[in-house]
Amino acid sequence: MSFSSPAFWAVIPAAGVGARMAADRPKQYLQLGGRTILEHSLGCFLDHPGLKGLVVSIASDDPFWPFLPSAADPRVVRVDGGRERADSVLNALLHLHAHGACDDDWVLVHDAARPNLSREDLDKLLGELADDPVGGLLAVPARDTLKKVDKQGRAVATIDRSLIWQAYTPQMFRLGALHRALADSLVADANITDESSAMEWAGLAPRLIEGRSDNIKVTRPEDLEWLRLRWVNR
Ligand SMILES: Nc1ccn([C@@H]2O[C@H](COP(=O)(O)OP(=O)(O)OP(=O)(O)O)[C@@H](O)[C@H]2O)c(=O)n1
Ligand SMILES: C[C@](O)(CO)[C@H](O)COP(=O)(O)O
Repeated sequence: MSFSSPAFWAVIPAAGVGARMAADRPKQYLQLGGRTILEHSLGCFLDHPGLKGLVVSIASDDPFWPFLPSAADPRVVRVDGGRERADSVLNALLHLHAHGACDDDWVLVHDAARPNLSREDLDKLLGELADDPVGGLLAVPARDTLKKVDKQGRAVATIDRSLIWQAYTPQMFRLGALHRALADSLVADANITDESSAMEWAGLAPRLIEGRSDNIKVTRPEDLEWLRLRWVNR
């Protein structure tokens, strides 16, 4: 199958503290196969010929970023992160708008903590959404039986999983529409955990593109243990 691939900007929110990982540094700076998680997450974009530029949101007091090889890449710009992930993404979009990017440009937002994005999935997302009026995201259908529980943690129902998917990144939208949706939904104090939820809040219906389930977000220590085992066996 061949896809036409549009040019795009990449935004990498990397200003989280990794509280659930509970490591000695933010999880994006932990090692995986001789490089930091963040370098892996940036790499898939920096290797792509369609990349116009990459904005990475970094906490203002972050001492690690300047020592990463990608910090010296002329295509990479650092902006300050914000309080929540959505604020960090918004800062990056503000930068793009202020530096000549157009409303119609595609922006791909990808978690710093997702180091296992494949080129195949990136091209699939770009190709399948190139002509989409809204945009969309990589996602995977729910694999296991899903339970609704009561406050005591006891199962009270089994949920129909046929319409349940897990949202992954990258998430791909037009710069102008995403900027408006994120800014307005934050002002309205909506619960925005990804770019798609901001677009949904704005009344739009992003398309889900099925990706590989191993494009996991490193959230807890066992996620990194699992990825390290995979890296050893590559
Ligand atoms: N204020 C924030 C919070 C999160 N992120 C980024 O958003 C991505 C996904 O967030 P998550 O897994 O929740 O990361 P953390 O916030 O670091 O983790 P935790 O919630 O466990 O503290 C990460 O790449 C993280 O660096 C960000 O840029 N700015
Ligand atoms: C954006 C995201 O990775 C989609 O799954 C996720 O929502 C961000 O992390 P969090 O754990 O929800 O804070």
